[in-house]
Amino acid sequence: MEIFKYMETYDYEQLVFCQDKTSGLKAIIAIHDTTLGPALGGTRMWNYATEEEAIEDALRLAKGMTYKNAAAGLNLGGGKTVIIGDPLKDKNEEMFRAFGRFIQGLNGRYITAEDVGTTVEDMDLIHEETNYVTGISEAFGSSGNPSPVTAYGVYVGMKAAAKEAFGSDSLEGKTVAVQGVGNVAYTLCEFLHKEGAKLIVADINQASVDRAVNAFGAVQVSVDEIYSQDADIFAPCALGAIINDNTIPQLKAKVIAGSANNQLKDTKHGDLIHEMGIAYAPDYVINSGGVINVADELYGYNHDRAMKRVAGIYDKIERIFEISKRDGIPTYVAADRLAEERIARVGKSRSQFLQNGKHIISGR
Ligand SMILES: NC(=O)c1ccc[n+]([C@@H]2O[C@H](COP(=O)([O-])OP(=O)(O)OC[C@H]3O[C@@H](n4cnc5c(N)ncnc54)[C@H](O)[C@@H]3O)[C@@H](O)[C@H]2O)c1
Ligand SMILES: CC(C)C[C@H](N)C(=O)O
Repeated sequence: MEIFKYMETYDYEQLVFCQDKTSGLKAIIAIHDTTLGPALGGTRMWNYATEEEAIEDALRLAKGMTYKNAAAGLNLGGGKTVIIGDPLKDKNEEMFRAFGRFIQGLNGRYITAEDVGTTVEDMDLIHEETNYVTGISEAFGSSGNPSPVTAYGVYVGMKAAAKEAFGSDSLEGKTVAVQGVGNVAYTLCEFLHKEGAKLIVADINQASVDRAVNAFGAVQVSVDEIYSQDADIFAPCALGAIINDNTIPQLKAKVIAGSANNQLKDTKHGDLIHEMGIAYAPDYVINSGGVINVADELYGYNHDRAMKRVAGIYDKIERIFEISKRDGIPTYVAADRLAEERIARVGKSRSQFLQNGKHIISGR
């Protein structure tokens, strides 16, 4: 991968490599765009096969956060971190504290939170070294674990997508195939079960599957079989790039609505599912509940205020379907337009000079 060429193509600002021998920390912080404000995005810990794969993931996820934060109406830019390692084996206190010091070194350009493989406890360790972290323990006045709030956002967004596809937003009696039943998807299943939906689940971790089977009477299928299920809705809630050349021909669901980031392997896959008439709720819009919730901490966390905003994901998904139909474009393009237009508008208004902090000539 030619890193600078890639960064230039998608206009990334910064890529930071963090190494700490004592703790084994190998982290990559990607900052995509800070037009709207500091880059906020979670930290993913994953056992990447190669360094290149890790860099690519950090970059793709950071860009996704720029669009997610912009479309959510937040005054935040986009960034993301990946830590290379097995979250079940390789974590230690020093690792997250060392990482916290690297974040502190960025002086507020990047603010972190949870993502796949990291927890509130990890964020608390980062918080020992820096204030530029959200989703820490509620005892600190923080919003805590973002996953249940993300799940609520996905649930209301799924209802809006169901309304588009089936004419009603009721999920009672609908069959939902859920890929990955981790932190977000477990709570999502809880909402769906309560409304009377039937659940089919798959996960590489058998304990996660068992939990959903026992709690919600979900039916287990293998990870390869999840795409081809006779389901009304496919909910990708694991990792990215799962809507691709191999999986699209298997899909029977009329709706795709799930929490995973970067669901489309490529934009052509978004075009393809649009042509097939599948109602796709763009990933970074439907899964923005978590970031909306943690971002509220920047104003002094208020749960009711945050949840009201998260409930607005329903209207946003409806609006995206409206734009998609009006302009004859796939929903992922409609979402990108919303985000890009906001970044352009706010960026332009910011071009009016305003003196902040020290006067420009005060250092003389
Ligand atoms: N946690 C949040 O608040 C939040 C917010 C926005 C987006 N997301 C995104 O939602 C997704 C899930 O996040 P999470 O926090 O629930 O993570 P998680 O690690 O708790 O859950 C992911 C689950 O997917 C499973 N999995 C991994 N590969 C799989 C595969 N090939 N097939 C089936 N299952 C597989 C894992 O075993 C795990 O149970 C991620 O893409 C994440 O980036 C999370
Ligand atoms: C809670 C957020 C800051 C990060 C979350 N993992 C996301 O992708 O949106």
